[in-house]
Amino acid sequence: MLSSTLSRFGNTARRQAMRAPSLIARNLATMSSSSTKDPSRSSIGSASSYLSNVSNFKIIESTLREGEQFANAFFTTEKKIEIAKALDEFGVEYLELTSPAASTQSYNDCKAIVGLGLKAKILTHVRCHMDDAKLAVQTGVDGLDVVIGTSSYLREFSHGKDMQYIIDTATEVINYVKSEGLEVRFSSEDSFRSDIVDLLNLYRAVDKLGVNRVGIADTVGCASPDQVAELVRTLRAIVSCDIECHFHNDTGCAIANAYAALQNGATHVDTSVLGIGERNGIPSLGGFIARMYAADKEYVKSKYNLHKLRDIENIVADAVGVSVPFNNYITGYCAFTHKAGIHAKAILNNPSTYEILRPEDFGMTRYVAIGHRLTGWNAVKNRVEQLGLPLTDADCKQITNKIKNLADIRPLSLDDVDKLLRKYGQAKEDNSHHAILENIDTPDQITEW
Ligand SMILES: CC(=O)SCCNC(=O)CCNC(=O)[C@H](O)C(C)(C)COP(=O)(O)OP(=O)(O)OC[C@H]1O[C@@H](n2cnc3c(N)ncnc32)[C@H](O)[C@@H]1OP(=O)(O)O
Ligand SMILES: O=C(O)CCC(=O)C(=O)O
Ligand SMILES: [Zn+2]
Repeated sequence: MLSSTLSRFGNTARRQAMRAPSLIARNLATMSSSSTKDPSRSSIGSASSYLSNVSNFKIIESTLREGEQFANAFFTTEKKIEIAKALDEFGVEYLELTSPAASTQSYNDCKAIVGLGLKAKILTHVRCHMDDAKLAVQTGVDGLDVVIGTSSYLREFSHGKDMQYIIDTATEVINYVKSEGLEVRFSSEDSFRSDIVDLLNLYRAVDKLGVNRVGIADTVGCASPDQVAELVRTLRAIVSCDIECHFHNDTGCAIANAYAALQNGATHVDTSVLGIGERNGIPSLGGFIARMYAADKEYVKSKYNLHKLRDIENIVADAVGVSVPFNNYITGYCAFTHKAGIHAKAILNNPSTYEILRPEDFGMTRYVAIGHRLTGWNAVKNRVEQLGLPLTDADCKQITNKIKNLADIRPLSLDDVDKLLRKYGQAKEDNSHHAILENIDTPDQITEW
């Protein structure tokens, strides 16, 4: 299908794009001969491919642009500055800000954030229009992320312009931004519902103008990782500039799509804290970091101050009036809680058995829950050891059975489990420990001790 599409585009493009799969084939050969000595790494797909940038990417953090499009978002200037500083400390390479054309305050906020002198480059996101571009340049930002819709939906129902108009205006805007010495990215909104020939023609034209990046945007969240892989691989063969990607999460693929894009030659990924954005948002910074850590832990640890993640999420959650989700990547309250007995035993022997992320690397701690009916004697024994009680394995097994019976009524708090263990330990001194277990029928009895 790609081949027939590209034949409409031209011979050079077809030859370039068709070269990409052979590069992948070559890498498959490399992969199969590479060793997978590190047991913490996945045994498939861990070798780097020729096109892959999973160990060489940049984050364009868009909480202060896409995130401001989240239904609940209202950021004061002070809050924007706090978020910008926190993200800068975390180490993101770029901050993307709302267009200064949006409102007077948006314009002033751009200038205020530029004035902070952060390490991260400051971008603002503008329509493909000279008025917006001129206003943006006045704010002193490092670069402009220029966008215009290319799908027939947006050409007909949003801006109403045809492809020739888009190319002409893009040329004017890009030449202007470059003449001001700023970085410029050109992106096609709704790329995955755009005509592939139109799209590639447009990207090739703006690449020739010398843009720093072209952008692919899955504006409605319709793309799957294989579609992303195909488009990015094709684009990689057509343009020489960097490739940024922006994925919405309407159908749950945003992070996987970002990963597929990097594997196939994209260089920059858009994120927002907690994934906030238009509708249900884009890849969350934390989720994207989790994915990339699993792919190349040392690279991610060397670039980003991972211990800052939780603070940043709390700042943003608080600012937009939401809670950090219980199952949030890395910082969700149960992200490092192990419950089932089988898991608990193995985790206590070696955390890598059931953890791909090391909680310590993110300033988080592991927790093994024991006061429930799925517990096992190894987990209980571990707690006994933590409390320094001189109990045997047989004791631990008996207590575990009691905990299970009680937890069939309701789960026990750790406090109650500890009370039970201590009381049993004391009773062992005068050999009355069996009676302790026999005399308890409900968790409430322990709570009342
Ligand atoms: C997919 C995305 O998230 S893209 C980024 C979205 N970001 C924003 O919209 C930023 C916040 N937006 C705003 O503050 C306002 O929409 C503004 C200031 C940009 C424009 O406001 P208004 O002039 O009142 O226009 P309105 O919002 O009703 O419509 C959008 C206008 O931009 C035009 N337009 C839409 N997309 C583009 C584009 N990418 N490039 C150029 N023009 C565009 C539309 O045709 C329409 O023009 P019209 O006034 O001739 O009808
Ligand atoms: O500028 C871009 O690449 C993305 C714009 C956007 O937010 C989107 O298309 O969803
Ligand atoms: Zn978006």
